[in-house]
Amino acid sequence: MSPEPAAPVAGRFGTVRAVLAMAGAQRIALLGTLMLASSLTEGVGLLLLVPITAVIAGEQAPAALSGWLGPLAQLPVGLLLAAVTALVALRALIVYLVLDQQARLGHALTRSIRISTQETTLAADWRWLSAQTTAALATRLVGEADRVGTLGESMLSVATGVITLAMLLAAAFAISWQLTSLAVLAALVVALALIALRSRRNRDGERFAEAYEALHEQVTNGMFHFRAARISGAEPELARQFSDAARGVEKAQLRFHRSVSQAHVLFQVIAAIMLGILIHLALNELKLPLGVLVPVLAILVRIVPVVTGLQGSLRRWSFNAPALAELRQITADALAHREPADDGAEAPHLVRTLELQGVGLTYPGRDRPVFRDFDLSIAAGSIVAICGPSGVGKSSLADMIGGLISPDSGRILLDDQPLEGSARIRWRRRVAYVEQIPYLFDDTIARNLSWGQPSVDEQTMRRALAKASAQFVFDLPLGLQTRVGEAGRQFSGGERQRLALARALLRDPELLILDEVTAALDGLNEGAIMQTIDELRGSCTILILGHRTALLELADQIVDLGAHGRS
Ligand SMILES: Nc1ncnc2c1ncn2[C@@H]1O[C@H](COP(=O)(O)OP(=O)(O)OP(=O)(O)O)[C@@H](O)[C@H]1O
Repeated sequence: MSPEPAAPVAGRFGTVRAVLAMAGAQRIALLGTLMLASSLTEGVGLLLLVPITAVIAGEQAPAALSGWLGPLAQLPVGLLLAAVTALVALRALIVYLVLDQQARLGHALTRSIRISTQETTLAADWRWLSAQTTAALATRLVGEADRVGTLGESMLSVATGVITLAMLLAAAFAISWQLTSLAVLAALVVALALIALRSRRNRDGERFAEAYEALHEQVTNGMFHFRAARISGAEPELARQFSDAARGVEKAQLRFHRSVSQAHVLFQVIAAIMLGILIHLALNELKLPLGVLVPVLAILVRIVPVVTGLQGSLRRWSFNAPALAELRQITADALAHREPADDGAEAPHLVRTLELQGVGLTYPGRDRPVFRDFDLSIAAGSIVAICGPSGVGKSSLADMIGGLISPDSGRILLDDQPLEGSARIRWRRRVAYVEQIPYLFDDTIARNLSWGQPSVDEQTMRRALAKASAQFVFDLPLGLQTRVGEAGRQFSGGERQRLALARALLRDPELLILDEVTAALDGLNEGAIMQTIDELRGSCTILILGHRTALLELADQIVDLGAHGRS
Protein backbone atom coordinates (compact mmCIF):
# COMPACT_ATOMS: atom_id res chain seq x y z
CA MET A 1 0.00 0.00 0.00
CA SER A 2 1.26 3.44 -0.82
CA PRO A 3 0.96 5.71 2.24
CA GLU A 4 1.56 8.82 0.14
CA PRO A 5 -1.61 10.18 -1.45
CA ALA A 6 -1.31 11.08 -5.13
CA ALA A 7 -3.06 13.59 -7.36
CA PRO A 8 -6.87 13.81 -7.60
CA VAL A 9 -8.62 11.14 -9.69
CA ALA A 10 -11.02 11.72 -12.58
CA GLY A 11 -13.06 9.29 -14.65
CA ARG A 12 -13.30 5.53 -14.60
CA PHE A 13 -9.74 4.93 -15.84
CA GLY A 14 -8.38 7.41 -13.34
CA THR A 15 -10.15 5.48 -10.59
CA VAL A 16 -8.72 2.17 -11.82
CA ARG A 17 -5.19 3.60 -12.02
CA ALA A 18 -5.48 5.09 -8.53
CA VAL A 19 -6.75 1.85 -6.97
CA LEU A 20 -4.09 -0.23 -8.76
CA ALA A 21 -1.38 2.09 -7.49
CA MET A 22 -2.73 1.87 -3.95
CA ALA A 23 -3.06 -1.94 -4.09
CA GLY A 24 0.52 -2.49 -5.30
CA ALA A 25 1.89 -4.63 -8.16
CA GLN A 26 2.41 -7.79 -6.09
CA ARG A 27 -1.18 -8.03 -4.88
CA ILE A 28 -2.49 -7.28 -8.37
CA ALA A 29 -0.28 -9.99 -9.93
CA LEU A 30 -1.49 -12.57 -7.38
CA LEU A 31 -5.12 -11.64 -7.87
CA GLY A 32 -4.78 -11.62 -11.66
CA THR A 33 -3.30 -15.14 -11.60
CA LEU A 34 -6.02 -16.45 -9.29
CA MET A 35 -8.79 -14.89 -11.37
CA LEU A 36 -7.35 -16.34 -14.58
CA ALA A 37 -7.01 -19.80 -12.99
CA SER A 38 -10.61 -19.62 -11.75
CA SER A 39 -11.96 -18.70 -15.18
CA LEU A 40 -9.81 -21.31 -16.96
CA THR A 41 -11.07 -24.15 -14.74
CA GLU A 42 -14.63 -23.03 -15.34
CA GLY A 43 -14.13 -22.76 -19.13
CA VAL A 44 -12.48 -26.19 -19.43
CA GLY A 45 -15.15 -27.77 -17.22
CA LEU A 46 -17.90 -26.40 -19.45
CA LEU A 47 -16.10 -27.54 -22.61
CA LEU A 48 -16.06 -31.08 -21.21
CA LEU A 49 -19.86 -30.96 -21.36
CA VAL A 50 -19.55 -31.33 -25.15
CA PRO A 51 -18.13 -34.88 -25.21
CA ILE A 52 -20.31 -35.82 -22.23
CA THR A 53 -23.51 -34.65 -23.94
CA ALA A 54 -22.36 -36.15 -27.25
CA VAL A 55 -21.73 -39.53 -25.60
CA ILE A 56 -25.07 -39.42 -23.78
CA ALA A 57 -26.94 -38.36 -26.93
CA GLY A 58 -24.97 -40.85 -29.05
CA GLU A 59 -23.68 -38.04 -31.33
CA GLN A 60 -20.25 -37.06 -32.60
CA ALA A 61 -18.53 -34.04 -31.09
CA PRO A 62 -18.69 -30.96 -33.36
CA ALA A 63 -16.09 -31.01 -36.10
CA ALA A 64 -14.28 -27.91 -34.83
CA LEU A 65 -13.56 -29.65 -31.55
CA SER A 66 -12.73 -33.05 -32.89
CA GLY A 67 -9.03 -32.17 -32.56
CA TRP A 68 -8.95 -32.70 -28.81
CA LEU A 69 -12.53 -33.08 -27.66
CA GLY A 70 -13.25 -35.78 -30.22
CA PRO A 71 -10.97 -38.39 -28.61
CA LEU A 72 -12.37 -37.36 -25.21
CA ALA A 73 -15.81 -38.47 -26.43
CA GLN A 74 -14.36 -42.01 -26.58
CA LEU A 75 -13.70 -41.97 -22.80
CA PRO A 76 -16.17 -43.45 -20.31
CA VAL A 77 -18.80 -40.92 -19.17
CA GLY A 78 -17.95 -41.67 -15.53
CA LEU A 79 -14.35 -40.58 -16.05
CA LEU A 80 -15.44 -37.37 -17.81
CA LEU A 81 -17.88 -36.58 -15.01
CA ALA A 82 -15.15 -37.20 -12.43
CA ALA A 83 -12.89 -34.76 -14.33
CA VAL A 84 -15.65 -32.12 -14.34
CA THR A 85 -16.22 -32.66 -10.58
CA ALA A 86 -12.48 -32.28 -9.89
CA LEU A 87 -12.45 -29.03 -11.91
CA VAL A 88 -15.46 -27.72 -9.99
CA ALA A 89 -13.72 -28.51 -6.67
CA LEU A 90 -10.49 -26.86 -7.83
CA ARG A 91 -12.42 -23.79 -8.96
CA ALA A 92 -14.23 -23.60 -5.60
CA LEU A 93 -10.86 -23.53 -3.85
CA ILE A 94 -9.55 -20.80 -6.18
CA VAL A 95 -12.74 -18.75 -5.72
CA TYR A 96 -12.27 -19.02 -1.94
CA LEU A 97 -8.74 -17.63 -2.32
CA VAL A 98 -9.97 -14.83 -4.61
CA LEU A 99 -12.70 -13.85 -2.12
CA ASP A 100 -10.18 -13.87 0.71
CA GLN A 101 -7.79 -11.66 -1.28
CA GLN A 102 -10.69 -9.44 -2.28
CA ALA A 103 -11.65 -8.83 1.37
CA ARG A 104 -8.00 -8.18 2.27
CA LEU A 105 -7.68 -5.70 -0.60
CA GLY A 106 -10.83 -3.86 0.55
CA HIS A 107 -9.64 -3.56 4.15
CA ALA A 108 -6.13 -2.56 3.12
CA LEU A 109 -7.48 0.17 0.81
CA THR A 110 -9.73 1.51 3.56
CA ARG A 111 -6.89 1.56 6.09
CA SER A 112 -4.46 3.11 3.64
CA ILE A 113 -6.72 5.96 2.53
CA ARG A 114 -8.01 6.52 6.06
CA ILE A 115 -4.50 6.93 7.44
CA SER A 116 -3.21 9.04 4.55
CA THR A 117 -6.26 11.33 4.69
CA GLN A 118 -5.83 11.79 8.44
CA GLU A 119 -2.08 12.34 8.10
CA THR A 120 -2.37 14.92 5.33
CA THR A 121 -5.24 16.66 7.12
CA LEU A 122 -3.19 16.90 10.31
CA ALA A 123 -0.17 18.15 8.38
CA ALA A 124 -2.12 20.98 6.75
CA ASP A 125 -1.76 24.62 7.60
CA TRP A 126 -3.99 25.76 10.46
CA ARG A 127 -5.84 28.30 8.35
CA TRP A 128 -6.91 25.56 5.89
CA LEU A 129 -7.65 23.06 8.64
CA SER A 130 -9.82 25.41 10.68
CA ALA A 131 -12.03 25.99 7.62
CA GLN A 132 -12.98 22.26 7.51
CA THR A 133 -16.12 21.22 9.35
CA THR A 134 -16.01 18.50 12.00
CA ALA A 135 -18.84 16.63 10.28
CA ALA A 136 -17.02 16.59 6.92
CA LEU A 137 -13.81 15.36 8.57
CA ALA A 138 -15.69 12.61 10.43
CA THR A 139 -17.55 11.52 7.27
CA ARG A 140 -14.30 11.37 5.31
CA LEU A 141 -12.35 9.37 7.87
CA VAL A 142 -15.13 6.90 8.66
CA GLY A 143 -17.79 6.47 5.94
CA GLU A 144 -15.90 7.60 2.84
CA ALA A 145 -12.80 5.57 3.70
CA ASP A 146 -15.02 2.46 4.05
CA ARG A 147 -16.53 3.21 0.66
CA VAL A 148 -13.07 3.24 -0.92
CA GLY A 149 -12.57 -0.33 0.40
CA THR A 150 -15.90 -1.36 -1.15
CA LEU A 151 -14.86 0.36 -4.37
CA GLY A 152 -11.68 -1.76 -4.50
CA GLU A 153 -13.69 -4.93 -3.89
CA SER A 154 -16.25 -4.07 -6.56
CA MET A 155 -13.51 -3.27 -9.08
CA LEU A 156 -12.06 -6.68 -8.41
CA SER A 157 -15.49 -8.26 -8.88
CA VAL A 158 -15.78 -6.45 -12.20
CA ALA A 159 -12.38 -7.77 -13.28
CA THR A 160 -13.30 -11.32 -12.21
CA GLY A 161 -16.65 -11.00 -14.01
CA VAL A 162 -15.05 -9.73 -17.21
CA ILE A 163 -12.42 -12.49 -17.30
CA THR A 164 -15.02 -15.19 -16.55
CA LEU A 165 -17.33 -13.76 -19.19
CA ALA A 166 -14.51 -13.72 -21.77
CA MET A 167 -13.63 -17.32 -20.94
CA LEU A 168 -17.25 -18.49 -21.14
CA LEU A 169 -17.76 -16.69 -24.45
CA ALA A 170 -14.56 -18.20 -25.84
CA ALA A 171 -15.82 -21.69 -24.87
CA ALA A 172 -19.24 -20.98 -26.38
CA PHE A 173 -17.69 -19.65 -29.62
CA ALA A 174 -15.48 -22.74 -29.81
CA ILE A 175 -18.57 -24.95 -29.66
CA SER A 176 -20.86 -22.95 -32.00
CA TRP A 177 -19.92 -19.56 -33.34
CA GLN A 178 -23.31 -19.09 -35.03
CA LEU A 179 -25.38 -19.62 -31.91
CA THR A 180 -22.96 -17.64 -29.75
CA SER A 181 -22.96 -14.72 -32.25
CA LEU A 182 -26.73 -14.63 -32.05
CA ALA A 183 -26.51 -14.70 -28.23
CA VAL A 184 -24.02 -11.80 -28.23
CA LEU A 185 -26.36 -9.83 -30.48
CA ALA A 186 -29.21 -10.50 -28.05
CA ALA A 187 -27.00 -9.40 -25.12
CA LEU A 188 -26.24 -6.12 -26.95
CA VAL A 189 -29.97 -5.41 -27.17
CA VAL A 190 -30.25 -6.00 -23.40
CA ALA A 191 -27.24 -3.75 -22.71
CA LEU A 192 -28.64 -0.91 -24.83
CA ALA A 193 -31.86 -1.00 -22.84
CA LEU A 194 -29.89 -0.84 -19.59
CA ILE A 195 -27.55 2.02 -20.58
CA ALA A 196 -30.48 4.43 -20.53
CA LEU A 197 -31.05 3.62 -16.86
CA ARG A 198 -27.38 3.83 -15.88
CA SER A 199 -26.83 7.58 -15.77
CA ARG A 200 -29.97 8.00 -13.69
CA ARG A 201 -28.67 5.36 -11.29
CA ASN A 202 -25.31 7.16 -10.97
CA ARG A 203 -27.03 10.45 -10.28
CA ASP A 204 -29.19 8.80 -7.63
CA GLY A 205 -26.04 7.28 -6.09
CA GLU A 206 -24.47 10.73 -5.74
CA ARG A 207 -27.66 12.17 -4.19
CA PHE A 208 -27.67 9.36 -1.67
CA ALA A 209 -24.09 10.16 -0.67
CA GLU A 210 -24.99 13.85 -0.22
CA ALA A 211 -28.04 13.02 1.91
CA TYR A 212 -25.94 10.70 4.06
CA GLU A 213 -23.38 13.46 4.64
CA ALA A 214 -26.18 15.86 5.65
CA LEU A 215 -27.41 13.32 8.21
CA HIS A 216 -23.89 12.88 9.54
CA GLU A 217 -23.57 16.63 9.90
CA GLN A 218 -26.79 16.73 11.90
CA VAL A 219 -25.49 14.03 14.23
CA THR A 220 -22.13 15.72 14.78
CA ASN A 221 -23.38 19.26 15.11
CA GLY A 222 -26.76 18.56 16.69
CA MET A 223 -25.55 16.17 19.37
CA PHE A 224 -22.48 18.23 20.15
CA HIS A 225 -24.66 21.26 20.84
CA PHE A 226 -27.30 19.33 22.73
CA ARG A 227 -26.71 21.28 25.92
CA ALA A 228 -27.02 24.60 24.12
CA ALA A 229 -30.20 23.37 22.40
CA ARG A 230 -31.71 22.34 25.73
CA ILE A 231 -30.87 25.63 27.42
CA SER A 232 -32.29 27.75 24.63
CA GLY A 233 -35.30 25.50 24.04
CA ALA A 234 -34.13 24.69 20.52
CA GLU A 235 -34.78 20.95 20.91
CA PRO A 236 -37.84 20.92 18.57
CA GLU A 237 -35.72 22.70 15.96
CA LEU A 238 -32.94 20.14 16.44
CA ALA A 239 -35.45 17.28 16.22
CA ARG A 240 -36.99 18.74 13.05
CA GLN A 241 -33.60 19.20 11.35
CA PHE A 242 -32.59 15.68 12.28
CA SER A 243 -35.87 14.21 11.09
CA ASP A 244 -35.53 16.14 7.79
CA ALA A 245 -32.04 14.76 7.31
CA ALA A 246 -33.17 11.21 8.17
CA ARG A 247 -36.08 11.51 5.72
CA GLY A 248 -33.65 12.87 3.11
CA VAL A 249 -31.47 9.76 3.45
CA GLU A 250 -34.51 7.48 3.25
CA LYS A 251 -35.82 9.23 0.14
CA ALA A 252 -32.45 9.21 -1.61
CA GLN A 253 -31.83 5.58 -0.63
CA LEU A 254 -35.25 4.50 -1.91
CA ARG A 255 -34.76 6.38 -5.17
CA PHE A 256 -31.36 4.76 -5.63
CA HIS A 257 -32.67 1.26 -4.89
CA ARG A 258 -35.65 1.82 -7.17
CA SER A 259 -33.43 2.61 -10.14
CA VAL A 260 -31.29 -0.44 -9.34
CA SER A 261 -34.33 -2.72 -9.09
CA GLN A 262 -35.83 -1.35 -12.31
CA ALA A 263 -32.63 -2.20 -14.15
CA HIS A 264 -32.72 -5.67 -12.61
CA VAL A 265 -36.32 -6.37 -13.63
CA LEU A 266 -35.76 -5.04 -17.13
CA PHE A 267 -32.72 -7.24 -17.49
CA GLN A 268 -34.55 -10.40 -16.36
CA VAL A 269 -37.49 -9.84 -18.73
CA ILE A 270 -35.45 -8.99 -21.82
CA ALA A 271 -32.99 -11.82 -21.11
CA ALA A 272 -35.86 -14.38 -20.91
CA ILE A 273 -37.32 -13.13 -24.22
CA MET A 274 -33.93 -13.29 -25.92
CA LEU A 275 -33.27 -16.82 -24.61
CA GLY A 276 -36.62 -18.03 -26.01
CA ILE A 277 -35.81 -16.55 -29.43
CA LEU A 278 -32.33 -18.12 -29.35
CA ILE A 279 -33.59 -21.63 -28.60
CA HIS A 280 -36.16 -21.29 -31.36
CA LEU A 281 -33.50 -20.22 -33.89
CA ALA A 282 -31.03 -22.91 -32.79
CA LEU A 283 -33.54 -25.74 -33.19
CA ASN A 284 -35.53 -24.60 -36.20
CA GLU A 285 -33.11 -22.47 -38.28
CA LEU A 286 -29.57 -23.62 -37.40
CA LYS A 287 -30.73 -27.23 -36.75
CA LEU A 288 -28.01 -27.74 -34.13
CA PRO A 289 -27.52 -31.21 -32.60
CA LEU A 290 -28.04 -31.66 -28.83
CA GLY A 291 -24.28 -32.15 -28.32
CA VAL A 292 -23.88 -28.50 -29.37
CA LEU A 293 -27.09 -26.90 -28.17
CA VAL A 294 -26.98 -28.22 -24.58
CA PRO A 295 -23.38 -27.13 -23.78
CA VAL A 296 -23.91 -23.69 -25.39
CA LEU A 297 -27.16 -23.23 -23.48
CA ALA A 298 -25.43 -24.38 -20.28
CA ILE A 299 -22.77 -21.74 -20.89
CA LEU A 300 -25.38 -19.06 -21.66
CA VAL A 301 -27.30 -19.94 -18.49
CA ARG A 302 -24.05 -19.66 -16.54
CA ILE A 303 -23.36 -16.29 -18.22
CA VAL A 304 -26.61 -14.78 -16.83
CA PRO A 305 -25.50 -14.69 -13.13
CA VAL A 306 -22.03 -13.56 -14.23
CA VAL A 307 -23.58 -10.59 -16.07
CA THR A 308 -25.97 -9.77 -13.20
CA GLY A 309 -23.02 -9.99 -10.81
CA LEU A 310 -21.10 -7.66 -13.11
CA GLN A 311 -24.03 -5.25 -13.10
CA GLY A 312 -24.09 -5.24 -9.29
CA SER A 313 -20.33 -4.73 -9.10
CA LEU A 314 -20.50 -1.86 -11.62
CA ARG A 315 -23.28 -0.32 -9.55
CA ARG A 316 -21.21 -0.51 -6.34
CA TRP A 317 -18.29 0.89 -8.33
CA SER A 318 -20.34 3.90 -9.52
CA PHE A 319 -21.75 4.43 -6.07
CA ASN A 320 -18.42 4.33 -4.26
CA ALA A 321 -16.10 5.94 -6.84
CA PRO A 322 -17.06 9.51 -5.74
CA ALA A 323 -15.70 8.69 -2.26
CA LEU A 324 -12.22 8.00 -3.68
CA ALA A 325 -12.40 11.10 -5.89
CA GLU A 326 -13.39 13.25 -2.92
CA LEU A 327 -10.76 11.87 -0.55
CA ARG A 328 -8.05 12.24 -3.18
CA GLN A 329 -9.21 15.78 -3.93
CA ILE A 330 -9.20 16.68 -0.26
CA THR A 331 -5.77 15.15 0.38
CA ALA A 332 -4.39 16.97 -2.68
CA ASP A 333 -5.92 20.15 -1.31
CA ALA A 334 -4.48 19.50 2.16
CA LEU A 335 -1.06 18.79 0.60
CA ALA A 336 -1.23 22.07 -1.31
CA HIS A 337 -1.76 23.77 2.07
CA ARG A 338 0.66 21.67 4.07
CA GLU A 339 2.92 23.15 6.68
CA PRO A 340 6.67 23.15 6.07
CA ALA A 341 8.10 19.76 7.10
CA ASP A 342 9.85 19.62 10.45
CA ASP A 343 13.54 19.22 9.54
CA GLY A 344 14.31 17.68 12.93
CA ALA A 345 16.69 20.48 13.98
CA GLU A 346 16.53 21.86 17.51
CA ALA A 347 13.59 24.16 18.23
CA PRO A 348 14.57 27.87 18.42
CA HIS A 349 14.76 29.52 21.85
CA LEU A 350 13.33 32.81 23.04
CA VAL A 351 16.07 34.28 25.22
CA ARG A 352 15.98 38.04 24.60
CA THR A 353 13.10 39.34 22.46
CA LEU A 354 10.25 38.33 20.24
CA GLU A 355 9.53 40.90 17.54
CA LEU A 356 6.82 41.42 14.95
CA GLN A 357 7.92 43.67 12.08
CA GLY A 358 5.39 45.04 9.58
CA VAL A 359 3.12 42.03 9.98
CA GLY A 360 0.03 41.69 7.75
CA LEU A 361 -2.70 39.06 8.01
CA THR A 362 -5.91 38.63 6.02
CA TYR A 363 -8.08 35.50 6.27
CA PRO A 364 -9.25 33.90 3.03
CA GLY A 365 -12.66 35.20 1.98
CA ARG A 366 -12.27 38.38 4.05
CA ASP A 367 -11.76 41.85 2.54
CA ARG A 368 -10.41 43.58 5.62
CA PRO A 369 -7.02 42.59 6.95
CA VAL A 370 -6.88 41.68 10.66
CA PHE A 371 -3.35 43.15 10.80
CA ARG A 372 -1.64 45.55 8.44
CA ASP A 373 2.00 46.59 8.89
CA PHE A 374 1.85 45.72 12.59
CA ASP A 375 4.90 46.05 14.88
CA LEU A 376 5.39 44.66 18.38
CA SER A 377 8.32 43.86 20.63
CA ILE A 378 8.05 41.51 23.62
CA ALA A 379 10.83 40.94 26.16
CA ALA A 380 11.57 37.28 26.99
CA GLY A 381 10.31 36.30 30.44
CA SER A 382 7.77 39.13 30.64
CA ILE A 383 4.02 38.93 31.10
CA VAL A 384 2.20 40.58 28.21
CA ALA A 385 -1.54 41.25 28.15
CA ILE A 386 -3.16 41.44 24.72
CA CYS A 387 -6.52 43.15 25.02
CA GLY A 388 -9.11 44.84 22.88
CA PRO A 389 -12.72 44.29 21.84
CA SER A 390 -14.02 40.99 20.50
CA GLY A 391 -12.92 40.25 16.93
CA VAL A 392 -10.05 42.75 17.05
CA GLY A 393 -7.46 40.01 16.47
CA LYS A 394 -6.21 38.86 19.89
CA SER A 395 -6.37 35.13 19.08
CA SER A 396 -4.95 35.71 15.60
CA LEU A 397 -1.98 37.56 17.12
CA ALA A 398 -1.44 34.75 19.63
CA ASP A 399 -1.68 32.17 16.82
CA MET A 400 1.04 34.00 14.87
CA ILE A 401 3.32 34.42 17.89
CA GLY A 402 2.71 30.79 18.93
CA GLY A 403 3.65 29.56 15.44
CA LEU A 404 0.21 28.17 14.59
CA ILE A 405 -0.17 30.41 11.55
CA SER A 406 2.29 32.55 9.63
CA PRO A 407 1.61 36.16 8.60
CA ASP A 408 0.95 36.98 4.94
CA SER A 409 3.59 39.71 5.06
CA GLY A 410 6.22 41.06 7.45
CA ARG A 411 8.38 39.02 9.81
CA ILE A 412 8.35 37.49 13.26
CA LEU A 413 11.80 37.36 14.85
CA LEU A 414 12.91 35.22 17.80
CA ASP A 415 16.16 36.72 19.12
CA ASP A 416 16.66 38.24 15.64
CA GLN A 417 16.12 34.84 13.93
CA PRO A 418 13.12 34.82 11.55
CA LEU A 419 10.35 32.43 12.59
CA GLU A 420 9.88 30.97 9.13
CA GLY A 421 9.50 27.58 7.45
CA SER A 422 10.26 24.62 9.66
CA ALA A 423 11.57 26.90 12.47
CA ARG A 424 7.96 27.95 13.05
CA ILE A 425 6.89 24.30 13.39
CA ARG A 426 9.78 23.54 15.76
CA TRP A 427 9.04 26.66 17.82
CA ARG A 428 5.59 25.20 18.62
CA ARG A 429 7.30 22.54 20.76
CA ARG A 430 8.28 25.34 23.14
CA VAL A 431 4.81 26.91 23.25
CA ALA A 432 1.87 25.88 25.43
CA TYR A 433 -1.66 27.15 24.92
CA VAL A 434 -4.56 27.21 27.37
CA GLU A 435 -7.72 27.91 25.42
CA GLN A 436 -10.94 29.56 26.46
CA ILE A 437 -12.73 26.22 26.03
CA PRO A 438 -10.01 23.71 26.85
CA TYR A 439 -9.88 20.41 25.00
CA LEU A 440 -10.46 17.49 27.36
CA PHE A 441 -11.37 14.01 26.16
CA ASP A 442 -13.39 11.30 27.85
CA ASP A 443 -10.62 9.54 29.76
CA THR A 444 -8.84 9.86 33.11
CA ILE A 445 -7.27 13.07 34.38
CA ALA A 446 -3.86 11.37 34.11
CA ARG A 447 -4.42 10.53 30.42
CA ASN A 448 -5.61 14.07 29.73
CA LEU A 449 -2.58 15.57 31.43
CA SER A 450 -0.08 13.31 29.68
CA TRP A 451 -1.64 13.93 26.24
CA GLY A 452 1.25 14.70 23.90
CA GLN A 453 3.79 13.73 26.59
CA PRO A 454 3.21 10.05 27.33
CA SER A 455 6.37 9.64 29.42
CA VAL A 456 5.45 12.18 32.10
CA ASP A 457 5.30 10.57 35.60
CA GLU A 458 2.70 10.93 38.34
CA GLN A 459 4.91 13.00 40.60
CA THR A 460 5.43 15.60 37.85
CA MET A 461 1.69 15.64 37.16
CA ARG A 462 0.97 16.30 40.84
CA ARG A 463 3.46 19.19 40.87
CA ALA A 464 1.86 20.70 37.76
CA LEU A 465 -1.64 20.34 39.26
CA ALA A 466 -0.53 22.09 42.45
CA LYS A 467 1.11 24.85 40.41
CA ALA A 468 -2.10 25.33 38.40
CA SER A 469 -4.21 25.58 41.62
CA ALA A 470 -5.89 22.30 40.69
CA GLN A 471 -5.55 20.64 44.12
CA PHE A 472 -9.22 19.62 43.87
CA VAL A 473 -7.92 16.55 42.00
CA PHE A 474 -6.20 15.32 45.16
CA ASP A 475 -9.56 15.29 47.01
CA LEU A 476 -11.27 13.06 44.41
CA PRO A 477 -11.70 9.40 45.53
CA LEU A 478 -9.95 8.18 42.34
CA GLY A 479 -7.53 11.11 42.14
CA LEU A 480 -5.66 11.18 38.83
CA GLN A 481 -7.62 8.11 37.69
CA THR A 482 -10.95 10.03 37.75
CA ARG A 483 -12.62 10.21 34.35
CA VAL A 484 -13.37 13.72 33.11
CA GLY A 485 -16.39 12.83 30.91
CA GLU A 486 -17.01 14.00 27.36
CA ALA A 487 -15.26 17.37 26.82
CA GLY A 488 -14.57 17.38 30.59
CA ARG A 489 -18.27 17.83 31.39
CA GLN A 490 -17.89 16.14 34.78
CA PHE A 491 -15.96 19.19 35.99
CA SER A 492 -16.87 22.85 36.22
CA GLY A 493 -15.60 25.37 33.67
CA GLY A 494 -13.02 26.68 36.15
CA GLU A 495 -11.80 23.16 37.02
CA ARG A 496 -11.40 22.36 33.33
CA GLN A 497 -9.34 25.53 32.89
CA ARG A 498 -7.05 24.55 35.75
CA LEU A 499 -6.60 21.02 34.38
CA ALA A 500 -5.69 22.56 31.02
CA LEU A 501 -3.25 24.93 32.70
CA ALA A 502 -1.61 21.99 34.49
CA ARG A 503 -1.25 20.19 31.15
CA ALA A 504 0.30 23.31 29.61
CA LEU A 505 2.78 23.65 32.48
CA LEU A 506 3.84 20.01 32.02
CA ARG A 507 5.32 21.04 28.68
CA ASP A 508 7.69 23.37 30.52
CA PRO A 509 7.02 26.02 27.85
CA GLU A 510 9.11 29.05 26.90
CA LEU A 511 5.93 30.81 25.79
CA LEU A 512 2.65 30.28 27.62
CA ILE A 513 -0.49 31.61 25.95
CA LEU A 514 -3.53 32.00 28.19
CA ASP A 515 -6.73 32.78 26.32
CA GLU A 516 -9.35 34.29 28.69
CA VAL A 517 -8.12 31.75 31.19
CA THR A 518 -9.86 33.20 34.25
CA ALA A 519 -13.16 33.95 32.52
CA ALA A 520 -14.90 30.95 34.13
CA LEU A 521 -13.33 31.29 37.59
CA ASP A 522 -14.66 32.79 40.81
CA GLY A 523 -12.69 35.40 42.73
CA LEU A 524 -10.92 32.84 44.90
CA ASN A 525 -9.78 30.65 42.02
CA GLU A 526 -8.92 33.66 39.91
CA GLY A 527 -6.68 34.87 42.71
CA ALA A 528 -5.01 31.46 42.89
CA ILE A 529 -4.38 31.35 39.13
CA MET A 530 -3.06 34.92 39.22
CA GLN A 531 -0.64 33.86 41.91
CA THR A 532 0.44 30.92 39.74
CA ILE A 533 1.01 33.24 36.79
CA ASP A 534 2.91 35.66 39.02
CA GLU A 535 5.11 32.81 40.25
CA LEU A 536 5.86 31.82 36.68
CA ARG A 537 7.14 35.34 35.96
CA GLY A 538 10.64 35.20 34.56
CA SER A 539 10.58 31.40 34.00
CA CYS A 540 8.75 31.79 30.69
CA THR A 541 7.15 34.47 28.54
CA ILE A 542 3.43 34.68 29.20
CA LEU A 543 0.84 36.07 26.82
CA ILE A 544 -2.53 36.77 28.41
CA LEU A 545 -5.44 37.33 26.06
CA GLY A 546 -8.50 39.08 27.44
CA HIS A 547 -9.65 42.20 29.15
CA ARG A 548 -10.06 41.21 32.81
CA THR A 549 -8.59 44.11 34.78
CA ALA A 550 -7.30 41.82 37.54
CA LEU A 551 -5.11 39.97 35.06
CA LEU A 552 -3.97 43.19 33.40
CA GLU A 553 -2.50 44.19 36.76
CA LEU A 554 0.00 41.36 36.43
CA ALA A 555 1.20 42.48 33.00
CA ASP A 556 4.61 44.04 32.42
CA GLN A 557 3.31 45.19 29.05
CA ILE A 558 -0.23 45.83 27.82
CA VAL A 559 -0.95 45.67 24.09
CA ASP A 560 -4.38 47.18 23.49
CA LEU A 561 -5.21 46.23 19.90
CA GLY A 562 -8.40 48.27 20.00
CA ALA A 563 -6.88 51.51 21.28
CA HIS A 564 -3.68 51.52 19.23
CA GLY A 565 -5.07 49.95 16.08
CA ARG A 566 -3.40 47.05 14.31
CA SER A 567 -1.56 48.93 11.64
N1 LIG B 1 -10.32 31.05 10.36
C1 LIG B 1 -10.82 32.27 10.10
N2 LIG B 1 -11.29 32.53 8.88
C2 LIG B 1 -11.79 33.76 8.57
N3 LIG B 1 -11.80 34.79 9.44
C3 LIG B 1 -11.33 34.58 10.67
C4 LIG B 1 -10.81 33.33 11.08
N4 LIG B 1 -10.41 33.43 12.35
C5 LIG B 1 -10.68 34.68 12.75
N5 LIG B 1 -11.24 35.40 11.74
C6 LIG B 1 -11.63 36.80 11.76
O1 LIG B 1 -10.50 37.55 12.15
C7 LIG B 1 -10.86 38.58 13.04
C8 LIG B 1 -10.06 38.44 14.33
O2 LIG B 1 -10.45 37.26 14.98
P1 LIG B 1 -9.83 36.82 16.36
O3 LIG B 1 -10.42 35.51 16.73
O4 LIG B 1 -8.36 36.89 16.24
O5 LIG B 1 -10.37 37.97 17.33
P2 LIG B 1 -10.34 38.06 18.90
O6 LIG B 1 -9.95 39.44 19.23
O7 LIG B 1 -9.53 36.96 19.47
O8 LIG B 1 -11.87 37.81 19.24
P3 LIG B 1 -12.53 37.24 20.59
O9 LIG B 1 -12.16 38.16 21.71
O10 LIG B 1 -13.99 37.33 20.27
O11 LIG B 1 -12.05 35.84 20.75
C9 LIG B 1 -12.36 38.47 13.25
O12 LIG B 1 -12.97 39.41 12.41
C10 LIG B 1 -12.68 37.07 12.81
O13 LIG B 1 -13.96 37.03 12.25
